[in-house]
Amino acid sequence: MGEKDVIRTSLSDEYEVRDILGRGGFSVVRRGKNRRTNEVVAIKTLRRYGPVPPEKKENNKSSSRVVPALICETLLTNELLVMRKIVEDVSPHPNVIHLYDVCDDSFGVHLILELCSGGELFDRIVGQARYNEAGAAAVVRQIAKGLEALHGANIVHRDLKPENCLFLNKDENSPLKIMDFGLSSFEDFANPVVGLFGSIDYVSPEALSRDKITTKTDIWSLGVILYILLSGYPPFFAPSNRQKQQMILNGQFSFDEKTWKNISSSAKQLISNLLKVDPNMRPTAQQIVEDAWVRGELAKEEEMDAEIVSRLQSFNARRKFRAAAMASVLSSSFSLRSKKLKKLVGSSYDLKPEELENLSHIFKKM
Ligand SMILES: Nc1ncnc2c1ncn2[C@@H]1O[C@H](COP(=O)(O)OP(=O)(O)OP(=O)(O)O)[C@@H](O)[C@H]1O
Repeated sequence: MGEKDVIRTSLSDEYEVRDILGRGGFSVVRRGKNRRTNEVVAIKTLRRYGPVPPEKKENNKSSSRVVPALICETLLTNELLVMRKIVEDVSPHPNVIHLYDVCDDSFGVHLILELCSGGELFDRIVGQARYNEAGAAAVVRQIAKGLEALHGANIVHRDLKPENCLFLNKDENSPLKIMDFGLSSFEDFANPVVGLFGSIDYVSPEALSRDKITTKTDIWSLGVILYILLSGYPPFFAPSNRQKQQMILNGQFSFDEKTWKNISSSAKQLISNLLKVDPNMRPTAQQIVEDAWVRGELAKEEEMDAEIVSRLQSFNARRKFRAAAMASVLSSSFSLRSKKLKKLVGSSYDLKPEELENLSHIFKKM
């Protein structure tokens, strides 16, 4: 198909569906192959939950499950709309995931995407034999280039985090791709849920205070990613999410002497600019691409302290555990009825004892 077209067609007619590559809260991603061209692809299936079908209800009278149709439909429609805009106004771009095709059936919508086989951003970095500032700068440059193209099309990603950046292939110079546009303009969904599971690390002050979201929201998230890349821990760190939120709202972070003494001052200056509480004070993606440190001119070539890399490893392991837990919780329809789930995602919400028990059960299973 032409690169600018999005054709609706039947999945199994066109594609051979293979192994599972990963799971998101509302999606499963599988490897696939185009039957005509033999091209390997990633097939991201977004479930279209509806009310439980009548025949299922009859077979299982005790079931109290009501599937959150509204939320799934909204996320699905949102991701489709954003992907369509990307196809029209951004693709092809080396740093933004490319959508080839869309298939639609009663189960859901299948996005046929470029296959990224190079792994997640932090996975690759912690697995590298050599890691230095220049490597971190190259990562920031790629993300900023992707953001520049997206922001040029007025798309705000809104959920930029390391797990949404995948390398296209295993080559040392592989392009890094920004992906997962499920929350891109779905303002009220993201914060309460990520807050519940302690993963508000990348959320900007304006997203927390529900102010206007602009392209500068992604710039804040990039600032957080860069801080972690150079230190191995997040800039806003506190025992509770409430305290963390307060630190984010105040832009309260520091470069502690022990970790940051060997990091170049231009890198620290860039982070301070990206993490300005006032979005207007943050640079644009284009300005970041042009920054001398990001271009590699001021980035140090010396090996990063081993301690930073080992902290990044543990941070990455904890992050993966949280993400898996969240995907598991969101993708199972155990006892969160749709009304509760709507509350959960629409406002701050404390889990009830039985819900905590369910969560604990899932964690134990994992
Ligand atoms: N194009 C792709 N190529 C290879 N693997 C992919 C691709 N897209 C997604 N994946 C894998 O599938 C996993 C799930 O991706 P997906 O975008 O559905 O969800 P997520 O971002 O992890 O979670 P959520 O959508 O709930 O935020 C990813 O973590 C990644 O490992």
